Amino acid sequence: MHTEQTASHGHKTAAHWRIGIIGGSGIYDLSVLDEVQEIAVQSPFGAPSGPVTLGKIGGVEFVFLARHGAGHRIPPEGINHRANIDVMKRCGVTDLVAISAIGSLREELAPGSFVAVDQFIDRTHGRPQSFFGEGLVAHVSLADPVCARLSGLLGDAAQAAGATVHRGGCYLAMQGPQFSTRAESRLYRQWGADVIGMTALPEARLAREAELPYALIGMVTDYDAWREGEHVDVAQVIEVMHGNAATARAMVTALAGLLPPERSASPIDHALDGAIMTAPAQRDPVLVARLGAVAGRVLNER
Ligand SMILES: CSC[C@H]1O[C@H](OP(=O)(O)O)[C@H](O)[C@@H]1O
Ligand SMILES: Nc1ncnc2[nH]cnc12
Repeated sequence: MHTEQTASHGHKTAAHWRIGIIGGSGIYDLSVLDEVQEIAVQSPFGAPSGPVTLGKIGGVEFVFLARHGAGHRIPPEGINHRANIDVMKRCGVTDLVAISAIGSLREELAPGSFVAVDQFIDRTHGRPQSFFGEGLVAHVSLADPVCARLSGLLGDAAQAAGATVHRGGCYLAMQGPQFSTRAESRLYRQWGADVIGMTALPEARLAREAELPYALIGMVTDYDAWREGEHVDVAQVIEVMHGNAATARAMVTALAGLLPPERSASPIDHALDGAIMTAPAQRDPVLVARLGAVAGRVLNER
């Protein structure tokens, strides 16, 4: 079923989970969902990557979106992360799981293994980084960009699905779409990055602004370019990706079973408390209206 919907708010009220899943390369649907409904949700930030799929696993509600669109039509620099995150909020998502293909910058992070990423270095450019801007200025903390609770559960779920899971790791977000030069790849290792990809930023930044606890599980597909005589090869990436896709879906099923029956509040649910600098009288009403789903909790309070 495919319907048009202009969903409204997305403020968290009840103590139940509604898990958003952003699927990356190789994860274009979530066949493990029951009671599936596909809806096109409009966003004031433009077109999201595609319609979202609503569904359930064992009573837990999920909202799925393919980051690169159906058939992988959107390149990393073309993804409208603001619209994607805004749409997740409009669908009432409480917590956001991102799944990505990643290159490894460490010998011990072998292709086929999963990494529960907990830090980021940003080398992207020209991508809208914030929902806020002139007329409504806000600064949220990004010191710990990943929700430890959600990441821990996701790591447990990946392990239950049979994956080799590495807990913690720094993701270098490169611009792409070309893969790194050897010099870049070796530099990123010196910087302390563990894995590399092209999409998790600004996604993680925007999730924080939208008060969505965010966790990223990366599926290692290759060793990037730092090893002498080796380079990234899309054919290899696709082959490993296909091997990982079933495990990723099983991870989502396992996650549904591991979530505590009641969702207790997360500090990230209040990430915008005290973050807005612009005096109420100076706020741009157009921007305030656009931010209804993302920041309505703090913008509408008296
Ligand atoms: C297919 S390799 C490059 C491509 O895969 C990753 O995408 P995603 O994070 O959405 O899984 C990487 O960031 C690149 O966009
Ligand atoms: N080596 C790599 N660099 C950037 N993105 C990737 N996605 C998968 N492998 C990658």
